[in-house]
Amino acid sequence: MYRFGSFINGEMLVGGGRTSFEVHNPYNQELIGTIDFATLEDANQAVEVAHRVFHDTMKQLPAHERSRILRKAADLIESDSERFAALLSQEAGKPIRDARGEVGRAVQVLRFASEEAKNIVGELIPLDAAVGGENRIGMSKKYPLGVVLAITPFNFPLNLVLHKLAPAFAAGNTVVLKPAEKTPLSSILLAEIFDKAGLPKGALNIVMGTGVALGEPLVTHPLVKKVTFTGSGPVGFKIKEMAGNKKVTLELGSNSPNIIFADANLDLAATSMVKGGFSFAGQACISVQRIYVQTDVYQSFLDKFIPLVETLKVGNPLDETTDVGPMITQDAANRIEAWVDEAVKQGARVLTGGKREGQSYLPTVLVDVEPAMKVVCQEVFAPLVCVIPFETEEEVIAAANNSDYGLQAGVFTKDIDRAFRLADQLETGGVWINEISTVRYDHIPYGGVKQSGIGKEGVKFAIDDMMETKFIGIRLS
Ligand SMILES: NC(=O)c1ccc[n+]([C@@H]2O[C@H](COP(=O)([O-])OP(=O)(O)OC[C@H]3O[C@@H](n4cnc5c(N)ncnc54)[C@H](O)[C@@H]3O)[C@@H](O)[C@H]2O)c1
Ligand SMILES: O=C[C@H](O)CS(=O)(=O)O
Repeated sequence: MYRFGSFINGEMLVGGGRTSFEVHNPYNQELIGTIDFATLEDANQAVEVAHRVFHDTMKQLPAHERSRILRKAADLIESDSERFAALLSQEAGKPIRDARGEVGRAVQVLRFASEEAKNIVGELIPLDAAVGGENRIGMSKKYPLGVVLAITPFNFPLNLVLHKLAPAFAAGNTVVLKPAEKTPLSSILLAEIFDKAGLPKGALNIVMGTGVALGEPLVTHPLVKKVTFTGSGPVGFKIKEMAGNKKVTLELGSNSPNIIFADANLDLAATSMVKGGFSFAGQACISVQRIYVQTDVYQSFLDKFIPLVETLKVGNPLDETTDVGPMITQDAANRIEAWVDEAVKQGARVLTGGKREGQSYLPTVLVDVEPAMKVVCQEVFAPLVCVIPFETEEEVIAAANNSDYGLQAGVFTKDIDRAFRLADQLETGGVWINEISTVRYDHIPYGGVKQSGIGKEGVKFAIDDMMETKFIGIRLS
């Protein structure tokens, strides 16, 4: 059992009349930790410390030292990876094999950031390209911003936190992190890791609490220079409104389309869709949600897909053989149950699943759905996919783009010309060919369009968004 609090200027703030919050394992409700929430004074102190440490220490730290700290943090997590995986599995209800995958990715994110820290380059600008610019030298140079506020979701409590911390430190910024209150414990382990890796005290400050209580004071704090948020759309756009003229990155949700043409490798498509639709109970922003299948192969696809879905084992996330764990909360399980019931009343058919087992929802496949049903047009964020037939390329592009969201898409076809036509026309931040929307490597440019977000992550791209470019010019005599 853990008892923790906010982590500010290298100190853990526990007790002192602070409100406590219990963290339970979503599978069996076992109590796994207690977190003391930050007060408003704690939150302000976190920003002030981060501001001071930025000016006194962090912005002076040479690139090779920032790189060394990040590399060391990667090594430390790697050597303690089983402890991280077990904690992720317990606090998020993530199947242990997926939790190990998340830890492995987190190590890579730190290693990418370690390399990028040494490769932050400006440009020489040919000033004589402008009339009158002769006899001058121009260059651009990048500078860290100062205090970065990172607000993160419950579903990847280690890797998505590191997608903010690692680029911020690579760039020479300091951070105030407000992790999801449902999964705060892995952030505390991270604080230990960065401390051991030699990150200056006060460069990472973690503020525990709800977004409702702490969101506004943190986001509007005048010393915060950038807000980087991953989470749901309504919260993200509210943060953007509150942030005024601060820089903002928003990584939000989606209802990812995946398109299977008649010429596709159907076995590959079916096995990939199972992984992409049901891993971590569909609680990923790029989870496969809408599967469009060309009519000629619609039935053959279902004949391959449904038996594979039915082999998935729902159960205890700590069990090595579990494929699908629980939903994060009872409310989340109730919500998806209500959406499926509503879709069925409106004419949808359940081919498999459609039932609750405690806080788990069985892997579910719906057909005969309509574009206006919640299970199609909203983000399900649950182990549920809709399989939808289509006839022509034009029709499926229009259907896939008929969404408020646009994060990633998948297209399965052997026709390279068509693959590029789709890549050009799908309104998403990323398109995979012969791969599902759910795949993300941590160095790719990643981030959505429309209601799926603003800006890009992926270590190098996040670093860029966490720096200011300054022009420096010299007039030669
Ligand atoms: N695009 C991506 O990279 C990505 C990655 C993971 C999750 N997500 C999205 O996140 C959502 C699921 O995560 P969640 O349920 O934790 O999201 P959420 O929006 O409920 O919470 C995310 C974070 O925002 C905080 N928050 C809540 N209200 C706030 C407010 N008013 N001001 C400031 N902060 C506030 C929460 O405490 C939490 O730390 C899904 O929509 C999913 O698609 C997106
Ligand atoms: O939930 C959405 C995440 O961005 C998925 S991943 O952790 O980046 O793969």
